[in-house]
Amino acid sequence: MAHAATTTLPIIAITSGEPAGIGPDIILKALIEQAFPARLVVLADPDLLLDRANTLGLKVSFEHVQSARDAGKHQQGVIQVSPIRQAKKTVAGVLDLANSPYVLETLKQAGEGSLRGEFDAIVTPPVHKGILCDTGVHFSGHTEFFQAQCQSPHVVMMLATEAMKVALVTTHLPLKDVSVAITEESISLVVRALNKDLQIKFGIAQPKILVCGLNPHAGEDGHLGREEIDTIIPTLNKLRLEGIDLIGPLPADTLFTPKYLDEADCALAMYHDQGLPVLKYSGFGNAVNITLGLPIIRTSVDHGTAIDLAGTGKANSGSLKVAIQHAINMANNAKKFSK
Ligand SMILES: NC(=O)C1=CN([C@@H]2O[C@H](COP(=O)(O)OP(=O)(O)OC[C@H]3O[C@@H](n4cnc5c(N)ncnc54)[C@H](O)[C@@H]3O)[C@@H](O)[C@H]2O)C=CC1
Ligand SMILES: NCC(=O)COP(=O)(O)O
Repeated sequence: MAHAATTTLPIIAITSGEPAGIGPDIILKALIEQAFPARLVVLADPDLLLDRANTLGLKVSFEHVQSARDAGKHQQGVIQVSPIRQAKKTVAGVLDLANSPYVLETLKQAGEGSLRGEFDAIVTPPVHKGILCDTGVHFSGHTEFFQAQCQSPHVVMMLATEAMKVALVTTHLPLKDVSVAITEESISLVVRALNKDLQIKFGIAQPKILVCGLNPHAGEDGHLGREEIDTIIPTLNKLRLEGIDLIGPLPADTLFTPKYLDEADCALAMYHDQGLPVLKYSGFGNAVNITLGLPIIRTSVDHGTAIDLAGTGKANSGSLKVAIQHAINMANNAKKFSK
């Protein structure tokens, strides 16, 4: 049972991620290496964590929590686990379709617990989207999973480092489908949600948002594509009338330079691989992925499952630490806001 003095600390659910990947490794490392001012509950198979700790030679102890409210303040090296069982014992580095339902169950329980108010935030280590899809479910990302679970009309994927924030108009979409997904409606929903959450969750009174064009040179006056002229520019002009501070559309290759970035709070890219490579080049391993527009708080790491590193001890837990700390900060801010 949590001590009375700790009950004001936020309760953060941490899912295990893909069990054959580095999720278990980075959870163990992060929770040994850093003391977090929160009650942390890991939704995972305790045997998976114990096996991985043994493989990595890490000293750690486990406490089972039946209810999130029973969790105490995190202590380094003590992992509080809400048990969810895998179908099969995991071999580090070897994906197994049989455990995909386990992965989905950890996400389902984390989301449901958050919607019920049992968790103040969710932090998700990486899942392997391919192995989840191989079970026949359509899984394109946590972002879309929690959007569906929360029945949120629109969400925004934003990755952030100390130096830069990059949000996306479209998320996990094949490149051939991006152009038709860039509409007045999609841009407007994303820009409004982004502007609002930069104000509420990040305390930026009047966010300044840089917007990328879709085409090379932002379309070169229509000679290299018309999406800017037909859709992006008129939509941004309407959004400006709502008082939102937007710059652009700018050619993406020059937008990501200090001249522009230094003057703005966030860059908005039209698609995944337009914005995220820049962000990852600037801070891979220390960035956080935040889903905006949900009624719950969800943060994640900036990397994938790194199957090649599972169980080797080489996985860096930096991004998970940043993701946990962001979740704690956002949960504390949300509590202040709701008073
Ligand atoms: N939040 C999530 O659930 C995410 C999941 N993924 C999934 O991860 C899987 C693998 O994706 P990849 O494109 O191969 O990216 P990846 O990030 O797993 O690996 C790219 C490279 O970075 C290295 N790396 C990744 N994380 C590291 C860490 N913490 N410490 C040290 N080195 C690290 C890997 O060893 C590899 O060389 C895919 O199925 C993808 O969908 C990818 C990104 C985010
Ligand atoms: N590249 C970031 C990414 O794919 C994260 O996706 P999600 O699982 O957080 O939706």
